[in-house]
Amino acid sequence: MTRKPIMAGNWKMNVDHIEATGLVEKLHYTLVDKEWDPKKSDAVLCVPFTDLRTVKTLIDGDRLHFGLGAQNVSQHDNGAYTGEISTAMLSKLGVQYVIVGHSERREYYGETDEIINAKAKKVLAAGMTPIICVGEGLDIRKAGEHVEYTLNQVRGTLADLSAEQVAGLVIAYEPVWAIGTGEVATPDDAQEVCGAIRREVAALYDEPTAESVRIQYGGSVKSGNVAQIMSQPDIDGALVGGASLQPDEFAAIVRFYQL
Ligand SMILES: O=C(CO)COP(=O)(O)O
Repeated sequence: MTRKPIMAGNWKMNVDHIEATGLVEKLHYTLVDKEWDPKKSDAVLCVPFTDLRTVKTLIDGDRLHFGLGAQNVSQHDNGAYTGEISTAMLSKLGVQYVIVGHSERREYYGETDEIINAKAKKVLAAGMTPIICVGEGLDIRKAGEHVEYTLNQVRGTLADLSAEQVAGLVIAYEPVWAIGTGEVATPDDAQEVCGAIRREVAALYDEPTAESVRIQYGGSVKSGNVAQIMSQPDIDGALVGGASLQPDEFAAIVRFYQL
């Protein structure tokens, strides 16, 4: 079983829709220049809601090989939820991936495993792929409880999903202490948890499901450390924050196999 690497850029709350055009075009031309082979890796752009339409138009118009992703979604279908965006709205725009449960959503907006599980179910029901984020904070890591803590999040966020659904989704392991800090987990640290996540999926479901689910590492991924991280057996991609805003950097990350 070979899992196709998936490199996702999480722009977070950066880049307006005008700036998005320039960023996507620069990224595209850099990748063309460097002879990126889209068969070798998936590149996904998880952009702010207000950029989705613009980026989709660029992807369709210029036949760019980028997947389109959102960074959050409501767990409700429609109705009186002021300020929220539904899965139906996203799928109608051609969105393929939705990040759910990013640690920033957990920390600043009170998202629990139950809420994230509900969001993941809605994303799947709408025919899109959730990128489910898990990962421990520094205190948990220092206490040596990072594996069990993260697996608990995996169990909570995957609750009631079928083997078939889990086989097709993406789990992103993002240790909170490595996000935006420049402090990247060592390849061995990242592998320890990503390997444990895959074994947990095998225990909850079966071996084929565990072999199929794609597991990303996220946290200060750059062109200079991506190759080492990707050399680990259970790491199938990266969820990239800061470096995804720099076309040269993100292009290099997408082409990690040539570095
Ligand atoms: O949170 C992240 C991606 O979702 C990681 O962010 P950085 O790559 O900026 O550390």
